[in-house]
Amino acid sequence: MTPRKKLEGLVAATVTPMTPDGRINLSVIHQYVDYLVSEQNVKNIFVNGTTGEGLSLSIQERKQLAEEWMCQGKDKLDHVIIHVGALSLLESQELARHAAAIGASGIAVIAPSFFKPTNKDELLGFLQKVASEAPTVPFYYYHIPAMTGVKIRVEELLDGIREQIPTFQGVKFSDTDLLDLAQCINKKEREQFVFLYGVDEQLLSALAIGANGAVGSTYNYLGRKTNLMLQAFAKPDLALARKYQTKAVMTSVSGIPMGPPRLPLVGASEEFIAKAKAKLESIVWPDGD
Ligand SMILES: CC(=O)N[C@@H]([C@@H](O)[C@H](O)[C@H](O)CO)[C@@H](O)CC(=O)C(=O)O
Repeated sequence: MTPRKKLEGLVAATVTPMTPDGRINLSVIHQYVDYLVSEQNVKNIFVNGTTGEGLSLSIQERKQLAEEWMCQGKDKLDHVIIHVGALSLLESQELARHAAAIGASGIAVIAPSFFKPTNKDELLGFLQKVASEAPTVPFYYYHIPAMTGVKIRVEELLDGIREQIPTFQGVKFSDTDLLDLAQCINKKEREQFVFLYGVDEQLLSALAIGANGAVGSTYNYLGRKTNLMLQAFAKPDLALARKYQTKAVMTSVSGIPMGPPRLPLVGASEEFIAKAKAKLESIVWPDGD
C-alpha cells in the first residue's frame, strides 16, 4: 500500500476480532473494513495497538492480522499503520521487517514497559534499532505513558530524532499532557512531523494546539460524528465542534461480532452494555441524527 495522501484526519485503532473461544477471527475483517469506510468514513487504521490488544497476541497472530488487514484494505484504505512494539527488541524487529514486507504504510512502536528505558537515549536506542529494520517505512513513536509507565517527554525525544531515525514521521500522542504536545508542535520540525492525538475525549483541545489528526478506539463507531467535528473545527465553527466532542460516548454499534477480549482484559457486563446503548440512543446529535 503506497499512500498518496499525507496521514491526517481520523485513524481507527482497530479492535482485534476474536472467536467466542478466544482465537483471532480473521473472517470478519473484510466486513470490518467495509464498515469503517462506508459507515464511518474512516479510511486509515492502526492495527495491533492498545485497542487491538497487540501486546496480548502472539507474534504469529500479529503477523496474520497485519496480513489480513493489508489484504482486505487494499484499494479501500488510505493508510494501514501496524504497531510493531514488543517487550523483546528482537520480536519488535521481526514484526517491523514483516510489516515492511507486506507493504504497510507505516509502523509504530510503543516504549518497552517491563524493563523500561529510563532516559531519552535509551528509548531512542530501542526505537532506532526497530526502525532500521524497515528502512523505507514511515516510523511513528507511540507515546502512551499511562499504559507503559514511560514518561519521557516527547518534546525531549524529538531533538535530533531524524539523525538517528531517518524514517521518523511523527508521534501517536496518547497522553493528556497538552503542554508537551504544544511544545512538540512548536518545534521547528512542525512542518514535517505528524502529530496524531490519542485521547479521544479531548481531541478538540489537541486540534486547537495543532494536532494533524487522531488515532483512537472511538473512531471505529463514532468516526462519522467525529469527522463532522473536524469539519466544524476547520470552518471554524468552534461552538458546533464542542457539541460533537462532548457527545463522544463510547459503545459498539457496528453489529460485527468482535468476540471477547483476551485475558487479562474481561468483557463488559450485559448491564454496562445495555446502559451504554441506551445512553448513545438518547443522544440528539448536532446533525439531528
Ligand atoms: C488507553 C487507550 O486505549 N487509549 C485509546 C483511546 O482511543 C481511548 O480508548 C479513548 O480515548 C477512550 O477513552 C487510544 O489512544 C489507543 C489507541 O489508539 C490504540 O489502540 O493503540
